[in-house]
Parts: sequence; structure tokens; C-alpha cells
Amino acid sequence: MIPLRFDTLSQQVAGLEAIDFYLARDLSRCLLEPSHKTLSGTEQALLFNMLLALHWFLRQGNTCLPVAELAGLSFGQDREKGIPGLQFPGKIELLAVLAQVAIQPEDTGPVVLDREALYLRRYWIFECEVAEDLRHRMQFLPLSEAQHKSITTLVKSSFPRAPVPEEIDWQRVAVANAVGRRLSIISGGPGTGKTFTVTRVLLALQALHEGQLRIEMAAPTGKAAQRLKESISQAKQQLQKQGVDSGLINSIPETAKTLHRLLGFRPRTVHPRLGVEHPLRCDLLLIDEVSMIDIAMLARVLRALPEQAILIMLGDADQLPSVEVGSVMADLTCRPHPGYSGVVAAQIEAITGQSVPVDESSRFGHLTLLTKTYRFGGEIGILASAVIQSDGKQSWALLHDHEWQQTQASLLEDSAQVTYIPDHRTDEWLKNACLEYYRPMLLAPSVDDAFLQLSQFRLLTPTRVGNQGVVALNDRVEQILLRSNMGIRPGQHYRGRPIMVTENHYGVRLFNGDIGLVWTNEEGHLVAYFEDSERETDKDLNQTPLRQVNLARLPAVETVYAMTIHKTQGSEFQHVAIVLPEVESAILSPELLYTGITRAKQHVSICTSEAVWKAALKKRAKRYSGLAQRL
Ligand SMILES: Nc1ncnc2c1ncn2[C@@H]1O[C@H](COP(=O)(O)OP(=O)(O)OP(=O)(O)O)[C@@H](O)[C@H]1O
Repeated sequence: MIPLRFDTLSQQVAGLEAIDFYLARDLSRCLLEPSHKTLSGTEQALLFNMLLALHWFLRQGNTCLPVAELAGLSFGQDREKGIPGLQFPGKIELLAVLAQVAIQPEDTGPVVLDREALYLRRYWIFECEVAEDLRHRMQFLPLSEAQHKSITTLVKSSFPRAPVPEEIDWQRVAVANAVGRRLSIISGGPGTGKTFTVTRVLLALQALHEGQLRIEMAAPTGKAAQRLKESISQAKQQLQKQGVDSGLINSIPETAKTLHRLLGFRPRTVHPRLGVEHPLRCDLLLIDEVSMIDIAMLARVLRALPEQAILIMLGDADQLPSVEVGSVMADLTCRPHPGYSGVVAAQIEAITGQSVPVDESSRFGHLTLLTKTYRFGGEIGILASAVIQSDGKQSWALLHDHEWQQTQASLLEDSAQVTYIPDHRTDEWLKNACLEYYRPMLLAPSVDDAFLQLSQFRLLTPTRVGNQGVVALNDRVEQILLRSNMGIRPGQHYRGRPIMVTENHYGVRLFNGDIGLVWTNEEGHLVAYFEDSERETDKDLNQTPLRQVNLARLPAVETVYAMTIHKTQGSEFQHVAIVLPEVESAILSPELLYTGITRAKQHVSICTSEAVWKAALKKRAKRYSGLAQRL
């Protein structure tokens, strides 16, 4: 039978939330209504338990729940707390119960069983739509002889240096591959030249279309859109210096929007203005930071994207997947690259003079992986790559060799790129960091200077709660600043308070995750300042213009000396300090640490202990989705 009360069930199943219970109860009732006579009480309870687990899996970002994952599982068991969990029988028994309810794809109910995985119909529809659209766009369209010639010349002139002999230049490969496709994915870690490469891809595609392609560029967050715009602008300047045809260069736009703005999302609705009936007016859409996109957003983008339009996606498949449901980037990539079909490899060779691995059965022709780093190299790069390979030994040795020495006069004078702070010394180190980074921000002569100072440093942590979570760290920073006579007023607005918006407000153009600073305006009143990504960056100052928002009009905000690693995706800072929980935690994974570390441009500090660090690297953040199989 279906359990009647959430509070009773929550004592038996760890990590359960009320929404899991109520949703499973309503879904069970809905599915049982037409077939209640055929299901025994035990079978009904089993169905309810599967739906409970399905919603729990969705909350963890999975698009579906493979039934095999439940087989024999003690779901929600916590031995330490004496919580028994729910016992699931084997797969055959589970499928036998599911076979008695109307959950086949052709049924119309709210739940779907497809390829032995359970879905909420909503996500199943999104996944099928995305797969079908991408499959169509994936087809390869070989170039004509004349087109080959023009692209070969362009590739030669648009890359500043000749390729290194005996080494495949994957950036060139990406260009040669993308010119024959309506879907390309370029994946690589930070500084591997994704934007550098895609600018050359855009150039080549414009050359093929006589500069007439209408190009749109977008990213999941305002910060990521801003960075994309700046990187494209920088890449265009390089091309100009190399003497590439300026008409062609000018046909690449320098504007980038958030996906929400691109699609015209409206307040209080999940339905954007643009879609199948009102498509985007563009021939090419470039999306950056694709790992942050969830399946629902990608489905909406594809609905609005004309069938013949080219889609190019950039991202880092090693980063955390989206906060919402789905693992789009991971589903569309594969490492190492299995190779390209013979036809594709021949085109790549004709254009670049390089031979790439051939695999006729490869489903990843749309993908190019960039592996060579042009930006950081050094210790941050070594640490990031050891972390993503779950190499506890190498990464720990690197941290251990860079333990913070109290004798160091200043954190800013540290020439190494990595510092390790043993967890028992976190507070001592934090005091130094606050005085070196946040004090000058509070004392800055202008809001522009304060913004620059704010972008120098950020404290990152995996969680909001707990002693090392966002809330506690923000409190600790404010207490340190208060004790240093910085005249701040914890819990209230004060000049120099960094704030993060926590809800969307279309009226004042502020969105969840936007970061601003409270500062005094020309009249001496406290207002909030935010970067105005819709105005042109001042190229001389290399700074985004700021705009003022009256404090009374602000949506919900919170102090942001520290923020979660999830929220920081798509942003970069000169120095990033990652503070990990004092004890091992299920939330830690190599992907989470990698995402945090790669936010740092010059320096990364890690506050942890050996046990927590090594345990974090043993876990893998796995998400279940059927997208890869459908492609
Ligand atoms: N082949 C190359 N030759 C010379 N410089 C390069 C090359 N590729 C990239 N760069 C330089 O490396 C830097 C990083 O490149 P880019 O910004 O394109 O990387 P990215 O992968 O987009 O980084 P992120 O993900 O951090 O935004 C830029 O300054 C770029 O000009």
C-alpha cells in the first residue's frame, strides 16, 4: 500500500524531501487509477517506492532513473543513523510491476518507461526532442573543390603560427570539421583556445557564405556572455593584426546575450517568446559554457533555432553539469575522441594537411577536443588535470609541497600558483586574505576600483550550510572586517558590501547569480552597482560599464565574499580560495574541485585536510540520461 504520511516515511529513508513523497503519491494514484484491481498491495508499494526514487534522482540532476540502478538497492539507508532505507528487489520483479501500469512511451500518463529507464514524461519529451533535432543537424555535408581551396587558404592565414610537426593541431581540425556541419561541439579545458578557435570557425563559415550569415552568440549566465563577448573581441583584434580580410572579420558580431534574453523569457512563466512558431532570426547560433545548460533549456533553444541554422557549442566536458536536470555536454562528448569517418578525415586532411584517427562507426564526428593549454600551464594546470583524473597521490603531493608558510609577508607576493592551507589553519589564513583583498576593496577610491578589486579574489565552497559553507564563511569574513575597523554593518547594506542576486527580476534586469557592489552614488546615497553587459566595454580601461540600482528596487540578494562552486561556473577570478568541509562529504567530487580550481587565473588556495581531499577524488559525479544512446 502507499504510505500515508511523509513524516513516518522520512524516518525510514535518509535524504528524503517532502516533494519526493507528495509527487510519488500523486503519480502513483494517477497510474493506479485504471489498474488498481490488478496490483496487489505489495506491488502498489513497490510502484510508489520507485516513483519516490525517481523524483529523488531527478533532484540530483538525473534525467531518468535506470531500473537496473534500483535492483537490489537499499535506497536511503544510513547505517550510522540507524535508518533502514527501502529495499528494492531484482530488476525482473521491478519491471514486472511497471509492466502493469500505463507508462509506455505511447501512453499519455505523466511517467514513461523507455529502454528500461523511468522518466517523468516532461523530461522524456525534452530528451527525445533534443536527440531528434541534434541527429538531423549532425549530418556531414562535404565541401566542393572550390570551397576546399578557399578554406585551406583561410586556415593558413588565420592561424598565427605554423603547426608543430608530428603534432595534430586540433584547433585547425576543429575549423576544417566545422565547415561541413550544422552541429559542432568544441570541448576543452580553460585556456585551450575554444574562443580563439571558434572565431576562426566563424570566419571560415562567413567566407563560405560571403559574410551573409546572421550570427547570434549566447551563454547561460550574464557573466559567461560577457566573457564570451570580450574573448571574441580579443580574438578579432588578433586576426586584424594578422592581416585577415577586415570585411570578413567585421562580419563576426561582438555581442552576446544570456540564453534567457535570447529566447525572450518572460517573468513568471517558463515559456519563452521565441519557439517553433516564432523562431530566432539567425543562421548560426554559438553557445558558450554548454556544460551549464540543462536539458529543458537546450530543448527550448532547439525549438527556436531554425532547422537549417548552424549550431556551435563550446564548453568543458570535465566541468560540473548544470544545476538543473541533464548532463548535455557529457552526453554529447567522448574522451578520448574515437575518430572521424573516412569522408570527414579526408576533408580535414585536405584542409589542414593533418591525418586524424579514422573510425567509421564513430558517433562523435561533430566533436573536436582541444587539449593543449595556451593560458595557464604551470601548477594550476597540473593540479586541475591531476584532480580530474582522480589522481589523489599527485595532487596531494603538489598541495603538500605548497603549504602556506606564516613567514610569507604577503599572499600577493607568493610566486607559486598553488597554496595549501591545512584545515585547522583556515581562520588564520582567512584573516590574512580578508585584509589583503577585501580591505582595499572597502577602501577603494571609486566603485570602478572596488569592482576591479572584487574580481581579484573569491572564496569558494561546495555547500551553503555547515561550518565551511557559504553562510558561515560570509559571517566570518564580515566579523574579521568588523574587527579591523572597516566600518561595515553585517547583515545590512554598507559601502563595499558585495552582493549576489538570488532571484530573477526582469523589471530591473537582474538575474539569479548576478554580482554587484553596494556603494555611494554622486549624491552620497547608498545604491547597488552592477556591470551593465548591454553597454560596450570601455576598450581603454578594459572594464565593463556599471549601472546603478536603487536599493529599494533590488530583488533578494545575499552577501557574497564567499559563494558556492556551482554558482561560480562561467566566471573567473585572479585568485580563488576553495574551502572544503571539515569531514568527507558526498557532495565532493573531482568535477566539483576541477570546476573550482579552473576558475582561478593566477592563483588557487585550497583549505582542506589530506583525508577529505583524497576521499573527494575517489568519487565520480555520474548523471543518468538517455540522450547519448538516442543520438
Ligand atoms: N593557437 C594559438 N596560438 C596562439 N595563442 C593562442 C592559441 N590558442 C589560444 N591562444 C591564446 O590563449 C588564450 C586563451 O584562449 P581562449 O580564450 O580562446 O581559450 P578558452 O578555451 O576559450 O578559455 P576559457 O574557457 O577560459 O574562456 C588567448 O589569449 C588566446 O589568444
